[in-house]
Amino acid sequence: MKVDGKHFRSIWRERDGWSVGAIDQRQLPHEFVVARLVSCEDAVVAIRDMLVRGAPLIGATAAYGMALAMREDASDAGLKRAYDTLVVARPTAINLKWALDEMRAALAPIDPVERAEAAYARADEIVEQDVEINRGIAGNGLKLIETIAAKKKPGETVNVLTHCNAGWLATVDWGTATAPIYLAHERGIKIHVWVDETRPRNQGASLTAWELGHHGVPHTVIPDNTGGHLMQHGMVDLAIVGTDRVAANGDVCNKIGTYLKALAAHDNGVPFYVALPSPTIDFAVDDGIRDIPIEQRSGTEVTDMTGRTADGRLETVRIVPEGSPVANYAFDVTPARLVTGLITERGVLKPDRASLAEAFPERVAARSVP
Ligand SMILES: CSC[C@H]1O[C@H](OP(=O)(O)O)[C@H](O)[C@@H]1O
Repeated sequence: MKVDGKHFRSIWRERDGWSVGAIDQRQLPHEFVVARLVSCEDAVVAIRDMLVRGAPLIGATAAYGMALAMREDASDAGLKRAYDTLVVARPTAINLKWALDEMRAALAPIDPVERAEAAYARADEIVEQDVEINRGIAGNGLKLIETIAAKKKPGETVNVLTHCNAGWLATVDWGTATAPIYLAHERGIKIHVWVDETRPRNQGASLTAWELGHHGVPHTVIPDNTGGHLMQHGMVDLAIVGTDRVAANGDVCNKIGTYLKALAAHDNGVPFYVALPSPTIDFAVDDGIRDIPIEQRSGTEVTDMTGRTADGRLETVRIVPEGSPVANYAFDVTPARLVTGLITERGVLKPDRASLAEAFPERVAARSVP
């Protein structure tokens, strides 16, 4: 999307034709830094250390990581090594494995001398497919926003709450949860976004607020615990969040705290939507709460905070007593019963197995391939 009028994507193949550019999201909102990935290991570190993050972007980065790996060693052993090191970079977003499976399917059958070129071509396709899918999510989600806007008095605003960052920074472009928001904004609908700061890494405060602000979308950053109060007082018309993995039964895995937002929405009759591209559906998982692996990250993400001092320096401070144990679960799973609908590129679906399978039969069939 736009950063002060200039169009950006979150990741791209550089003009040299082989290295990969990516916005270093660890530096936002304070500094806009572009990283250059030149090896498969760079891609592994970028995913693991969250230089790039967000399920679809993790997949895109892994796809280019595989292409970088094929430049290094296109043998069968090199292909296996690249797959095995990339696939464990982070455990929860299924898009990582989806993208690597797509790359392996394209590369394994062909002559190693052809693999590097074929890998970049397939990675480019995955990147462009993400953008097209998100445009589809935008159009399908827009209808929900338009329906709410039509019931408003002239000049009234549609208030959307979102959690974490499922914006263009979490994908290649447009985002998932934010895609309908950007499209509504561009169509002239008065829209405002309540942005959960999203402790402990503050993807909402640091990333969602940054991208909405630079695209000109009205928004307000709120502490994570505020959403329920706003819903009780009629200040939220709908919630739209992203997801890292949707189980076949419609359970939704997303950033920690999403489940609590869904409970508050259910209690207050606020529609709770989840936006996702079809690669985020994992038909191999029948029960999300039981089966989706929840990443636990370093406790320093909880004990420490980084910010800009009054004189412009970036500093990290500790906010938890030395010696206090810390738990840092990065995701939780919202049961399908709390989800109003799944906004996909093929429409807004009920969060259940039959609806997912009917909309994406090719992905159910893929599950049966070992
Ligand atoms: C469109 S996927 C966005 C999804 O990914 C985020 O997790 P992380 O920042 O740890 O990669 C969060 O769960 C977002 O909803």
